[in-house]
Amino acid sequence: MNSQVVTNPEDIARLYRELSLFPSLSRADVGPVVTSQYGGKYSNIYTEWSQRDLDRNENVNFCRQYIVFHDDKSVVYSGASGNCTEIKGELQSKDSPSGDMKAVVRECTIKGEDKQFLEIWSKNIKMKSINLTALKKHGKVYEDDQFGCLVWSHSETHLLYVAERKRPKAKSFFQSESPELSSIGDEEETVRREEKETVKGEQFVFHEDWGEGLVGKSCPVLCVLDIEGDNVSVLEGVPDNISPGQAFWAPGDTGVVFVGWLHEPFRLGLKFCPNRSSSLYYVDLTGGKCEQLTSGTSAVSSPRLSPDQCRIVYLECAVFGPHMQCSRLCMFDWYTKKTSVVVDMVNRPGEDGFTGIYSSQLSRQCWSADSQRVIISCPQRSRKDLLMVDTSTGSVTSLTSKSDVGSWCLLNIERDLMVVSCSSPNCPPRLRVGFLPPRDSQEEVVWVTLEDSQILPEIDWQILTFTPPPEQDNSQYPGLDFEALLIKPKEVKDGVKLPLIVTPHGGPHSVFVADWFLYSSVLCRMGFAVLMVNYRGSTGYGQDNILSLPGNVGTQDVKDVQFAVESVLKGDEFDMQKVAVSGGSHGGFLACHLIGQYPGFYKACVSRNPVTNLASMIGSTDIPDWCMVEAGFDYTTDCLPDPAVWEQMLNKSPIRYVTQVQTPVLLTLGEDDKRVPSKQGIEYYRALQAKKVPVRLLWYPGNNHSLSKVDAESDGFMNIALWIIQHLWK
Ligand SMILES: CC(=O)N[C@@H](C)C(=O)N[C@@H](C)C(=O)O
Repeated sequence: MNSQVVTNPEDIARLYRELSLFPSLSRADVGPVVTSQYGGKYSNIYTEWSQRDLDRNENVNFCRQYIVFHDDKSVVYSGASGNCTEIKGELQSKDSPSGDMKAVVRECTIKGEDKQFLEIWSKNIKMKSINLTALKKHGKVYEDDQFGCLVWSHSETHLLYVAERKRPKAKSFFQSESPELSSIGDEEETVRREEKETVKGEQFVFHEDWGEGLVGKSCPVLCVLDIEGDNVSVLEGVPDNISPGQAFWAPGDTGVVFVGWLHEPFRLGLKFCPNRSSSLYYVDLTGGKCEQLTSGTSAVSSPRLSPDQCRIVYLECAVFGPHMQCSRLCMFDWYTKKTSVVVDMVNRPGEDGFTGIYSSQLSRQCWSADSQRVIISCPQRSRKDLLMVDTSTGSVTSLTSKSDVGSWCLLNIERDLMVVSCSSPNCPPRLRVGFLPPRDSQEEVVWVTLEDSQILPEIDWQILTFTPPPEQDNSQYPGLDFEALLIKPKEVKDGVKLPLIVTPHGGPHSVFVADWFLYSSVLCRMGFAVLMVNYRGSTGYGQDNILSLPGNVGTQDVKDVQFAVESVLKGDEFDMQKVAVSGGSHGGFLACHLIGQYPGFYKACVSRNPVTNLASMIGSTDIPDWCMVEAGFDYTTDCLPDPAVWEQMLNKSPIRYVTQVQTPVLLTLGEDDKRVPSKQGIEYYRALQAKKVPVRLLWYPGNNHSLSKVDAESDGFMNIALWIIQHLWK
C-alpha cells in the first residue's frame, strides 16, 4: 500500500528542529498608563517566552516588550518596541505597582558556589543587590507556581517572598573542628556562630519534601525584605503544622494572606493534585497573630485580591478523591469576613454549555477594573476558553467559545486590558490583547494581535464526539459522552491510507484541549494521523464525568479509547494495519492495557513512565492516595496495606494482562520520577523480556516524571518516531 510517511531520520530530525522553534508564552505584565506628549495614552506590555534550544540543550527564556496605545476601551495602535532579549539567572522578577521599580531574585555561581541575590532596580540603576545566601536568614527562594511568589507591598517599601526554612548545618560526631576555619579573621565571629549552631548526628536525617516537581521543597517560610532598612525577616506566627505559599499583602499592608497546606501526618505530592487539605490564612505583621480565613475542610488555591481591596476570590475543591475535580469559585469578603460560593461545581453541564471550572490556578491578575468580574481560562470540553464570571450574580459568559481558535490562556488583565496567548493544533502560540467590554454590555472583545504566528497549512484538526455503546454506559453515571482530537495531514495522496497514532492523556483527570502540541504536529507533518482521546473521567465535562472513572480504571477508560479508535477506523481514511498507541503516566497505563486487552491490534506501543502495577506503586509514589482512589477505594492517611485492596489494585493494572501482549513496546523512563517511580516501567520491561516480546527501554538520568529536559524530549521523540515506523512497516 502507498505511504506518504517521512521515514528518514535526518528528515524527521529536520522537521522536529523546525517545529520546535516556536516559543510559548509564560508571562505578560501590563505597565502603568502613560500619557504621551501628544495626549495619547499608552501602556507597555512586558512578555516572557520560552523556547527549546536544541544546540545548547536547554530551554531559553527571553523577553519582548510591546507598546499599546489605547483610549481605556479599545486598542488604537500597537507594536513591538525593540527586539527579544534572553533572560539569564532570573528566578523571579516583578515591577512595583507604580512601575517605578523592579525586583529580581537572581541566582548566580560565584567561585563555584551558587548564590541568590535580591535586586532592586530603579530606572537604569541597580539600587540594591542583597546577598540572600550570605544573610543566612533562610534557605533557597521558591520560584515554583505552587508556593512561590514575589510581591511588592502596596506602599512599595517591602517585598514578600517564600523560601525554604533555614536548616542548621549538620555534622558527624567524629568531625574535628577545622583549625583554618577559626582563623578567618573578619569572618571569625560568623564562623563561631555557625559552629555553635551546627548540630551533630543530624546529617542523615530524612527531610520529606512535597514530591514530584517540588523536590527539596520541604518547609517553606514567608520572608519579607524591608527595602529601606536592607533587612530580611522570616514571618512569625504561621502554625507549625502547615506550609505557607501563594502569599500576598493584605489591604493596607497590615499583614499577609496566604494558602497553608496541612503537612501532617506527612506530605503528599502536590503537582496535579490540588485536592490537598489547605486553607486561607492571614498573619498579622506586628504581633504575628495568625487567623484561619476559610473552613479548613477543603482544598483551596490561587487567592486573588480585587483592585478595590475588598474581596478575595479563590478556587476550592474537595480533599482527596479524584486528583483534579470541578472547582468552586469562592469569595472572601475582607470586611464582613464572610465566604460565599460564586460559581458552584457543575455535575452535569446544562443548556448554557458551561461545564464547570477546571483550573488549578487563576492567572496572576484576574479581576476586572470595577472589581465585579473575574476572568478565568479554563477547559470546556476539548477547548480552553476565557470565561467571564460576574461575582455578584455568579453568571458565567464565555468570551471565546465562538472563535475557531482551540485554546485561549489569560496571561494578565490590568485596568480591563487582557493579555492572552492563543493557539490551536495547527497554530503555535500568538500574543493578543483586547479590552474587556463594560459590564452588562453585549459587545464582543476586539482582539488585536501583538505577535502573530503562522498557521501550518499542512495540519488539519477536528474534535470528534463519541457516545459509548449501551453495554459500556456507566450505570451510576449514565448518559455520559466523551471526545477526541483528531490531528491529521491536510493533503493525502490518492490511494494512501493514513497510519494512526492513538494517544490517551495521563492523569487520568486531565484533558487534551485543542492547543499547540509539538509531538503531534511533527508526527502529523511526517504523515501520521494522531487521535488524542479524552475518555470519560477527563476534566472539562462536568464532575459526574470525572467521578465515573475511579474504580473503573483499566476497563471504562480502556474501552472508551478502543471505541474511539474503532469508530475512527470505520471511515476509510486510515490503515487498520498501521495503528500505534502512545501515552505517558496514566496514558502509559492505558497504552499497556490496550496492548494487553486487544492483543495484536496495535502494531507498536510507546509508554512514558507508565503506571503498570497500582499495588506495587502505592508504597513508592508521592501520591499513594491516587492508587487507592483510582482503584475505587477511599483513602485515609492512616490506612494500612490490605490484601483485598491490593488484589483489586493488581487486577486493575496492565501487568495483569502482560502475558497476552504481542505488540513491541518502547519504554521511556525518568530516573528521578517521584510520581510513577521508574521501577513501574522496569517491572513491565522484565515481564515482556520473559515473554520474549520485543521491548526497548530508554533511561533518562536527571529527568523526572515529565521527561521534559530538552535532550530527553528530543531524543524521546526521535526514538518514538523510529520505533513506530520500524514496527508499523515490518
Ligand atoms: C495525578 C498524576 O500525576 N497522575 C499520574 C499517574 C499521571 O497520569 N500524570 C499525568 C498528568 C502526566 O501526564 O504526567
